[in-house]
Amino acid sequence: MEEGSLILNIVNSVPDNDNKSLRSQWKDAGGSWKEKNRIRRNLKKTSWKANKTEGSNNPIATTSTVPSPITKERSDNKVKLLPSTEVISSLFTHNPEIPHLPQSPRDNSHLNPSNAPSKDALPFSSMGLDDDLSRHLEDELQIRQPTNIQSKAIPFILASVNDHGSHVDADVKPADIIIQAETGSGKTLTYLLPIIHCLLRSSREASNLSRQVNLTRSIGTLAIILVPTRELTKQILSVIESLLKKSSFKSGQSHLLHWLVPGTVVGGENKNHEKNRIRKGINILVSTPGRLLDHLQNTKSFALDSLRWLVLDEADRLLELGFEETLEQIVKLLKVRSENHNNSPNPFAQAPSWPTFRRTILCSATARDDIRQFAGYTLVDPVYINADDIGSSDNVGVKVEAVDSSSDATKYSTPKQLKHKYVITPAKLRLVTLTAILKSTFRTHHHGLSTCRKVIVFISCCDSVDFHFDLFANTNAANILTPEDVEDVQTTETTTANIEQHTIDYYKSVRLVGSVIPNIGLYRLHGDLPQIIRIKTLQQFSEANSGILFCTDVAARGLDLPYIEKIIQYDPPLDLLDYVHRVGRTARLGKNGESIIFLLPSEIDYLNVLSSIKPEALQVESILETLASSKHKEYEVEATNIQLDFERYVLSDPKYTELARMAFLSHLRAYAAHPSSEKHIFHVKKLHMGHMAKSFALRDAPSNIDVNHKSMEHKKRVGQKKGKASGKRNELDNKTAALKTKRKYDNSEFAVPDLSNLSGPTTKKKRKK
Ligand SMILES: Nc1ncnc2c1ncn2[C@@H]1O[C@H](COP(=O)(O)OP(=O)(O)OP(=O)(O)O)[C@@H](O)[C@H]1O
Repeated sequence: MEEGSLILNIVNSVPDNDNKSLRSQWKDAGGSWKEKNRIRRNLKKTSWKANKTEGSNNPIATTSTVPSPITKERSDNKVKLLPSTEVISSLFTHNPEIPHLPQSPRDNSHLNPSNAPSKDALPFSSMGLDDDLSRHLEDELQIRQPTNIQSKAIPFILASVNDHGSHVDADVKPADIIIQAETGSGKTLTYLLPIIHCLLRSSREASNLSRQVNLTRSIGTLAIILVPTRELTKQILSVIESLLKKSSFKSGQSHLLHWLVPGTVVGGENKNHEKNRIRKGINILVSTPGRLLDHLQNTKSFALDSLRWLVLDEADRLLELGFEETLEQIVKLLKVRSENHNNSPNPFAQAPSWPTFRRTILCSATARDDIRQFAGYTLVDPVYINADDIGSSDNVGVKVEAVDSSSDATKYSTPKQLKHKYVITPAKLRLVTLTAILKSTFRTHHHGLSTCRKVIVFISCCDSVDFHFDLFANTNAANILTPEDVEDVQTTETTTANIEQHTIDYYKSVRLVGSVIPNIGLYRLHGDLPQIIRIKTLQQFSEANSGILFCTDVAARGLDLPYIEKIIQYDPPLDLLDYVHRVGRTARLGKNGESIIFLLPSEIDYLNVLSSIKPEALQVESILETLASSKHKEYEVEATNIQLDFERYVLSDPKYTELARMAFLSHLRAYAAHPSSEKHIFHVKKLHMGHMAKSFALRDAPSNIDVNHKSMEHKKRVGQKKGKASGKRNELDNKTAALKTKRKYDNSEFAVPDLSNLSGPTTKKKRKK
């Protein structure tokens, strides 16, 4: 018997009739892996008996014996050899028990979508919006009925801007506004429509008052919209551009808007080009905080004396550690800069609709407790508006507290029609369970039985996103990065010289198609990719009919991508707020959607954290059963084959092994970054390293995984060469930065503790000590 073949240690290995009762016992054994394994051991004994007596009739010998490039290399001590020529792959053995959990799904079947446009609401034209603007919304953009938050907030904001509003109590003069409403409920239009309305009205009034009035972009910046990610700046810019399209505006009136220039300034772009554009005038500016602060400090020609709007979209994210200080500085500098530049004539000075002071709007689907604190030092007489309540009072604290934003129901509210599910998966089965979900999702789609088109898989760190993207694209496939898959990338800040070719190609690929999930485009997005790739990825994924996006939390906030039917949280989020935003990429504007979160058996207490969400349990076996291609095949065979294919791919080239190892290590570092309040659930010491390695298609126990410092150094260098702004992965290795801050600007990668903390109790090194 040769060393180069594998045999599967699975129930299927037993002749059908002999083991019917044992097999059904195995299936009925509920969630207990211990119980299943006891039955499996009995089955195995019978199997060996059967093997002896029936010889080659054993189905294993025909169905599961596969040549393995692994075993030759690994046959010394890594692969357990049977008395026969074959090797056991232990995917289904020694898994921890899954506790039986009572089902408490929230029944949302009777609930109407909570973020859909409301048929009963007054149309936009009755809200006091400019006629041209409401006509443009209806005729050009097909936006007819407002959502709840739009119905409540738009009239309120309009009324607070101009004197003739009837929606505000005469005694109340609200200035700043906090808007909270579910994901996908149209918050962007909620703040943009009043701004555009105001500019349109003021332009009209100014030109009616004086025919000589000269409206040009050089008036400077009138509105600033701050967002946490680069992707969001582009998305919001395109909404502004669609609102400013002149086709629906009355003939002869288009000049009222044509002078308005919207634009973005974001990290990763050329600063000098931005300076030039700012000097010429960007009237509605969308920006990330770091780059805005930079221009406020260093761009002298930044004209801000006519600034009337400051919007903080995804405000609670902007207030997180790392952004908060920048925001404080921005607010201070805006005050100073607008006072210093008040000598240029304002053509709107006489227009009744022109606001007399600057207004700040905070906007988010979730409300952090420290919004109140921020409101205290930044906002003036703020009013809190959510889709259910409108509150107002003179005292900042009282006003926000009056709406009870601290209750879980308010803080973590998600669209009512969204179905939340979870699956408790032993570490060894994570990868095949993910594969099974993806396969079944797109299989039904191809038979026309499902409307499911796109899936987003959230993963905790860049390296792991890269690894999974590569793994699903190339396992079992011959299409390892052909030139056609590679975008022609030329950016000023991405120096690719001297970098190994594979790494270059690797960073350039936008969409790949593999054979694991056949015919479905695979995409990835994280903060460490060159900016051009990030933009192209979103563009292509947005336009595609189907696809899978592997991403970090850089895609969790605000992105409005069409036809996302399923969100998979392969790694749990660091914060429940992130959970809300991740799942919010589906079930938008009244559409249906589903989310599945993966948990390890050791993480079961996380269900307490999710108590206000009440997710429904999925059984891992039920998911894996979808892998069985026919009634006669057991899913364990299929699952094991898939796992072996992944493992073979990873071992087929040191580059891929290295990718898997990097992913594994970064995953552990990200895992270690869970907050202390969740350490009893997510602690690296609770992880079984060998099992975890399996979920990265690695056969080595972690003690055998050499932390290859050379290769990490190489990665660091690559990051540095990729440009100062985008090479944020380096920060993950910076211990000081890691301990100081959880996240960085424009990058939702987690800066996590240093590797020395990571050896789990199961590693051999640790045991020796
Ligand atoms: N009244 C409406 N009718 C139809 N479509 C609308 C309406 N309002 C907004 N939309 C569309 O709904 C989508 C979601 O809007 P938007 O991105 O503003 O949601 P959001 O509340 O900001 O979500 P998130 O909290 O995730 O950022 C967008 O495509 C937008 O064009």
